[in-house]
Amino acid sequence: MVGEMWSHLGSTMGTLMLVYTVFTQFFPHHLQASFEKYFNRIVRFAYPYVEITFDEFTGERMKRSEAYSRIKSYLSDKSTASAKRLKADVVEDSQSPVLSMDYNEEITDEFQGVKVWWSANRIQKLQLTVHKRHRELITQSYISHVMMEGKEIATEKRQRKLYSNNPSQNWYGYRRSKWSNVLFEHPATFDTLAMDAKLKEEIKNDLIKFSKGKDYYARIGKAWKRGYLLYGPPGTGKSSMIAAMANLLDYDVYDLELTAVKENTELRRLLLDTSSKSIIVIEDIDCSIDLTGQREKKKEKDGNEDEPSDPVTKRVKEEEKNESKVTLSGLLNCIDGLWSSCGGERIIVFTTNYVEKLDPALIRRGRMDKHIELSYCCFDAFKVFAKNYLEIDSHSLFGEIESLLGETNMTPADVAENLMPKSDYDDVETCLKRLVEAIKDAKEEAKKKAEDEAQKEQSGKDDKEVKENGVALEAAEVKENGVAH
Ligand SMILES: Nc1ncnc2c1ncn2[C@@H]1O[C@H](COP(=O)(O)OP(=O)(O)OP(=O)(O)O)[C@@H](O)[C@H]1O
Ligand SMILES: [Mg+2]
Repeated sequence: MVGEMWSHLGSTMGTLMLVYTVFTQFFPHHLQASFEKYFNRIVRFAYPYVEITFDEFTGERMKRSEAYSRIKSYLSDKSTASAKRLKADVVEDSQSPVLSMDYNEEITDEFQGVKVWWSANRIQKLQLTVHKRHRELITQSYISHVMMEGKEIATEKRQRKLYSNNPSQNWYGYRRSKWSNVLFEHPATFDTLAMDAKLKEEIKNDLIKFSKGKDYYARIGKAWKRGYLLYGPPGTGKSSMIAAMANLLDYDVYDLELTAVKENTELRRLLLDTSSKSIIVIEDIDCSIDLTGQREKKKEKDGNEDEPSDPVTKRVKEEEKNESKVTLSGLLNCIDGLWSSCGGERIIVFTTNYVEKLDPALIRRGRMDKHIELSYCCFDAFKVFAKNYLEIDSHSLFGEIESLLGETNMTPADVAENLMPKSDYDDVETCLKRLVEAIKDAKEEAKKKAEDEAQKEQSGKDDKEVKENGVALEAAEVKENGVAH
C-alpha cells in the first residue's frame, strides 16, 4: 500500500517536472510573466489563507527591523513550549541563549479563538499565515498584541549595559558606533551604600516616584527626566551611588567622557543616540569643561598667531586643536535640547568634588533637580558597613567609634578599607580595633595639620608685621633726612 503510494507520488512529481521544463523552454518568454500573474490570481482565489511576511532587515540602510526582533522575542517564548526543533542563539542583549524555532519549523498560536501559524525560512523572513476570514482581527489587533508582548519579553530578558562614548573618528565606516558597551555588573545597591539613613530613603523614594511618573509628567507638561548633582570629597560614594541608582531602577548607564567630545554638535548627537530608561553620567564636571569660557578666549588669541614653522610646535598646536571645544553653553543647550526632543525616562547625573566651582546656570533647578551631598562617614554609614562587612548590628566598640567619627573627618572609602578583614584570622574585634586606631590616627593628623597651618598663618602675619614696620621706619627716616637709601 505504502509502496504503491510512493510510486504514484514519484510519477506525479516526474510529470510535473516535465510540464515545467516544457513550459520554461517552449512557452514564449515574454508571455511567461503574464501567465504567472494569472496563475497566481487563480491560486489566490482558491487559496483560503492570507500570508504576511516580516523581513529581518528593512529600509534603504538595511537597518535591523524592530518588528522582526519583537516578533522573535514573542515567538521565542511560544516556540520553547511547542516547536520540536529549536535553534539556540547567543544574543547580545540577553542573559541566556535565546531559543527560537529552527528554519522550516512552524508553530501555531491562538488569539481570541483564531488559529495562526508562524514559520521561519532561511532568508531572514518570518511568515504569518491565517485564514482569510480573520484578516481584520489579525491585522488590527493580533499584530499589535505580538509587538507589545514581544517588547515586554525583550525588556524582561534584557541585560543592562554600561556605555562609554567613542571618539568621533570611530563613528563612521564599518563597525560604526557612537557608544561602546560592556555588560553592567556593578554590585552596588542602596543596601550596600553607607550614608545617612534618612537621606538614603529620601533618594530612593525620589527615584521610584520618578520611574513611575509617566502619567504625572505628561499631565504637568514636563519632559520625563530628572537631573541629580552628586557632590562631595573623593571616596564618599558618588560613583557607587550612580551604580545603586541604575540597579534600583534597572536602567542602562551612559558614561559620557566630555573631554573626548570635540564640539557641541558632537555632544548633541551623542546624547540623542541614548536610549530611554537610562542614566547619563558626566563625572567630575568641573574638570571636564571650562566653566568660565576662558578656553575660548585663549583659542581665539591663538588663532590670530602666525602658523609656526618649527615642526614640533606645529604638532603640539595640532594636538591642541583636537582638544575638546565643548562649551558650557553648548552643554546647557544639549541638555535642554535632549529633554525637549526625546521621549523620556532619562536621568542625568553630574558629579563633582568642588560644588562651589560650578556655574549656577549648570545646576539651577530644572536642570539639576536634586543636589545631593555625599560627605564624610557618619555613624549611620558606619553601621551599614558593619552590617555588610562584618555581619554585626552592635558591639561594645560602637560607642567609641560613634564619638570618634563625630570628631573626625574620614571618608567612607577609608572606613570600608579598615573594616575589611585582611586575612582569615581577622575577627570582628580585630577589624573594629583597626578602625578605631585608624580614626585616632586621622584625628591626630588633622590636629597636627591644623596646628601647622595656624603656625604658618601666624608666621605669615609676623613677617607682614615686620615688613610693615620696616617700611614705616624707612618712611619715617626718609621724612626726617629727606633722602632715600
Ligand atoms: N558611601 C559609600 N558606601 C559604600 N561604599 C563606599 C561609599 N563611599 C565609598 N565607598 C567605597 O569606596 C570606594 C570608592 O567610592 P566611589 O568610587 O563611589 O567614590 P567617589 O565619591 O565616586 O570618589 P571620586 O570623587 O574619587 O570619584 C568604592 O569602591 C566603595 O566601595
Ligand atoms: Mg567617582
